[in-house]
Amino acid sequence: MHEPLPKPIVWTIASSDSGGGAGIQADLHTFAALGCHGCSVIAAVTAQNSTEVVGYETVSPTLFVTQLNCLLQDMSPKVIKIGLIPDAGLLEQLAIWLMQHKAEHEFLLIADPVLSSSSGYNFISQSILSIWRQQLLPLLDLITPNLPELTLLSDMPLASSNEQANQLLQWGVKAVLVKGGHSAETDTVTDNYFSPEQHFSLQQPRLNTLHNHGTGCVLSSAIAAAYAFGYELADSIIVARAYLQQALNHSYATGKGAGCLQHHSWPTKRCYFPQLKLPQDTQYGALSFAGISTPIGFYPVINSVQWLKRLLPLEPDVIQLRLKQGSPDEIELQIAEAVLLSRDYKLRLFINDHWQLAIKYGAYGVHLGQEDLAQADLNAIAAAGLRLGISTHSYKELLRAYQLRPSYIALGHIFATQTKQMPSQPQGLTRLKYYAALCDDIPTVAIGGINTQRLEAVMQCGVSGVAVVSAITAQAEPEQAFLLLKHRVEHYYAHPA
Ligand SMILES: Cc1ncc(COP(=O)(O)OP(=O)(O)O)c(N)n1
Ligand SMILES: Cc1nc(C(=O)O)sc1CCOP(=O)(O)O
Repeated sequence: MHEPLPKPIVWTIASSDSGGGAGIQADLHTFAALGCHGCSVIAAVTAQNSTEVVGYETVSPTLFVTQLNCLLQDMSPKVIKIGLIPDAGLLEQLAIWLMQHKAEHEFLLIADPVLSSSSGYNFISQSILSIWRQQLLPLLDLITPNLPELTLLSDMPLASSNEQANQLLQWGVKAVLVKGGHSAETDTVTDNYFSPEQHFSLQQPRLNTLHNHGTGCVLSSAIAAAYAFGYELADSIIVARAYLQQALNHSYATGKGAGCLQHHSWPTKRCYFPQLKLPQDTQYGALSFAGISTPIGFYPVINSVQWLKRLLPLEPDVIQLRLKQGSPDEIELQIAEAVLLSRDYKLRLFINDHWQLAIKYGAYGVHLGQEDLAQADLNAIAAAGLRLGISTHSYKELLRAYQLRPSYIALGHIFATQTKQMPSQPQGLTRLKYYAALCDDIPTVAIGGINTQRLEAVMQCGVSGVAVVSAITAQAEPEQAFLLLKHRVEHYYAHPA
């Protein structure tokens, strides 16, 4: 018997919902559904059903801190989610406890500031609000208020939600996700993320269901769970938004009032994922890039025309020329020559980065990274009939690329690579599978650390192409390596496992 993989530990510090749809119960459901081990620190027990909160009682301060200390001794969390703490004394005690332990234990701290129930029960007082503002916000990595909670917390009733979120940032929270469920938008819901480094919005169709009890709890818990698996915060929010949409789509009645969400597992269907809106992408209208004639399959990436000349006799079908050295004149000469050669050999040649030269000489396509997208004229590439490939390394980059409808999307880096210094972590095969599933109508190419041993496992993740550099160019016998890889890829796609 093999040891099961350890589950990341996530805590919820919140209150019990006797109706089972929100609070601690919803948090633990969410952690479990997403593959984490959930621990709970209960602040209060509420008596509620699907129509009303009838009352609540808080636990004693001693029992509250005993829960925290006992868990910390043995089950240190990767992430803590804070929910309803309807008592100023407990909230202050929590702030002090977090201040004492956060630095040493390095957990991420997310709070869903439940200030009233969706059925209208009020849990706040002026002292609770002051503790949130002065003691908790400076400790938090993320807060996820809805619009009424944001107005209350910011104490700026007449300001815009952007200004209100900025006020929270000034009080010390590292990031704010403003949930748009209470906005006047009728067909969509838009959540807005603010941090000093970035702003983005996530938009989804509004699901008009009465059975939406516990949505805030589920969203923040899902963010915590995804983060515990090593996703960046922006990606954790995207996964959580998809998890929530999936759960809302299958929500069900429990009593006479608002019913509960149906917890599923990790979201993989594109229909549950939000539209990503980035300030820098607003200039693009509907883009339409030429498609890839036959699946990409085996995709060598090389760094000179010399390599191209060496590989051409082996009849490559697709190649990328990725020139990183040389003066502008040298680069132009190489691209001009490479495009001419590609025509002679009926090779589909992609040019990395140098999109103007790719257009000028009529290459088959262009490959761009995320940073290149800001400088490139995507309309010109599309108008010239060139194919476009875009690099991605996360859910956020993937959503961005997907919305531009390129000819293919590259998913990297899958394994550690010596070829390029990467700012991101290797994505691994599980993520590759998730990402490939989201791109069911755009071809995908995996890249990064792929070699003959890893090839089959990569293709099994559902990509339609495999890009390699060192598996050819760093081999003692590059031609043999090329032929073996090409044969294996062609064989796999002809007879998929
Ligand atoms: C197929 C494929 N995928 C990813 C990359 C990386 O492109 P980019 O992000 O533009 O980085 P550089 O190649 O410029 O370092 C690629 N070239 N090809
Ligand atoms: C050029 C490049 N781009 C990557 C990305 O993830 O965007 S990984 C990578 C290098 C791939 O080289 P090798 O096959 O030798 O690991």
